[in-house]
Amino acid sequence: MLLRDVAVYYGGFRAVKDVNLDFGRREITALIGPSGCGKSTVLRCLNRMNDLVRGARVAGSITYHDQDLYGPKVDPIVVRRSIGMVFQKPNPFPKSIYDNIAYGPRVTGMKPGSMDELVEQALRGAALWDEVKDKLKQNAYSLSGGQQQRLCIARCIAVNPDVILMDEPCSALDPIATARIEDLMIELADRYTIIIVTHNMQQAARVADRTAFFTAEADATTGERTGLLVEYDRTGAMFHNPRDRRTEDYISGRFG
Ligand SMILES: Nc1ncnc2c1ncn2[C@@H]1O[C@H](COP(=O)(O)OP(=O)(O)OP(=O)(O)O)[C@@H](O)[C@H]1O
Repeated sequence: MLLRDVAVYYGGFRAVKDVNLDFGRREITALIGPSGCGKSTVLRCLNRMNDLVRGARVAGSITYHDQDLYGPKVDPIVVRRSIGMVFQKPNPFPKSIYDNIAYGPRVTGMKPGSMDELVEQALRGAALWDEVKDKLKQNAYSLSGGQQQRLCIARCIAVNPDVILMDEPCSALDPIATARIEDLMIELADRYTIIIVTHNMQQAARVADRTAFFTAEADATTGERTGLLVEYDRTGAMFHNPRDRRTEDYISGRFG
């Protein structure tokens, strides 16, 4: 997925500008930076989730499989199937564990050889099967927060996506549940492209192949704060040898 000179507006307010990124296939990319620099805004553009926000507008180009993601013939519902999203707070449906997974394949008209098998595969893929295999008919709300988040990941992979977007997926979880999700992300990157927004720099350092650092700067005349991409590199290089002073200040804790 390729972003060229992307800017995002909410009405007349430019939330983020100058975003040029080329996400690596089957890699994990972390978007980091201080609060309000536009990380979630950029993430939501990648599967046209911002279409659902009144007044939101994307300028520049986002190309996915050589196609303009915002082209007139592109159906955002189809986009969201191949570019899935996992949110900050686990948001399972108020249904059984089984039905949470089977829902997407059913509504999208997938014809799996066997739904039972598909459900098992998705739950195995999200490292949850062993914990839930004897209670598939139980309500998803009976699971712990970390299990619910893995269920949401299983629900996402059940419709066979290509890319998984994750918006601070561990921020509501304890360190043990966080570690499990991080391990899972690394496993999933064998099959999927993963883009994650995180506030946690250690998390970016642990899981991400590449990291994009954003910041927000105030316009000298209007005072309006707009996010921008400062630096994008392999995570090791970014953390050990940042090219931009603003990145260095942020990762060394001098700012943000
Ligand atoms: N729906 C919206 N309508 C109007 N402005 C918005 C909307 N969503 C975000 N913004 C604004 O866009 C800017 C970027 O917000 P965004 O949530 O993308 O930043 P972020 O880097 O993800 O922040 P955080 O780390 O706090 O989640 C902020 O100024 C925010 O107030």
